[in-house]
Amino acid sequence: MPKMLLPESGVTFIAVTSGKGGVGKSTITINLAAALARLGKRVGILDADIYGFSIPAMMKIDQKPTMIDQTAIPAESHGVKVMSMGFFAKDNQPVMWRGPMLNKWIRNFLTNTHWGELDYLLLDLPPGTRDVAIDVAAMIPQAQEIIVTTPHYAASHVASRAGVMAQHTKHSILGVVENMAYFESNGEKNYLFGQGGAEKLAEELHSHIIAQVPFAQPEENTGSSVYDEDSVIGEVFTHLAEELIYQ
Ligand SMILES: Nc1ncnc2c1ncn2[C@@H]1O[C@H](COP(=O)(O)OP(=O)(O)OP(=O)(O)O)[C@@H](O)[C@H]1O
Repeated sequence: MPKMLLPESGVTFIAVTSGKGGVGKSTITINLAAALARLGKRVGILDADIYGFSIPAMMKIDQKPTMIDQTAIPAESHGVKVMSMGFFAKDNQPVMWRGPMLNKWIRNFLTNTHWGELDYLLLDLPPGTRDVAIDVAAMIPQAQEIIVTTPHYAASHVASRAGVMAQHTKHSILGVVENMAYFESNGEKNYLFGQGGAEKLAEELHSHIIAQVPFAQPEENTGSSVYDEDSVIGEVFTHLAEELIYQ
């Protein structure tokens, strides 16, 4: 078993998942990771969205992990160590492998990466309840899950399947993050995707909403999806990180 999975490693595993693609799962993962790092925690991200890896591009990571023998030294951005299939796929080619091969890669990422001492490892899972999610559930039963949805009823309805899956695999659910909750303009909140879907989802899962993230453009034109610490979204994630640390 990878050493970091032993209880004495002290690593808290948080799997970020969603029912549907495109609801902001990766955005939530990287901004929560950056906020935890700003608060002094040692944080890693395992981009386990093997089919749709996007973390390196979203964090503007250009360098690849350094390999020393069979061990990878993860890339680093915003104080967060990152491993992703994106570093190893040629020319952004889609990853076509299935089943046992994927399992092997995830295990490799956990075992053969020099993560150093970590307080948190965030896992960006593929949307839905496919094989990777099942593998991760089996491999890391102590992982807690954050379920990301938009307020739209259809998104939260699909997300409930991911949530039920978490319950089924005995992963505990930390809570629901409602992304793209509203768009604020001139002090007025506009609910572009409606309201209530995330509450309904939280209720169904006997959980609660742990953050509501509005629509916002990243501050500068850097192409990075990590929001500034003092932006509205940056503050939402600082609060969430504090809650997770001091809960
Ligand atoms: N709160 C937000 N405000 C503005 N744009 C957002 C917000 N959240 C996410 N986005 C944008 O929406 C798009 C989808 O987000 P993201 O890639 O995080 O979703 P995802 O659920 O991880 O998608 P996938 O399943 O394809 O990996 C991205 O372009 C991202 O920058």
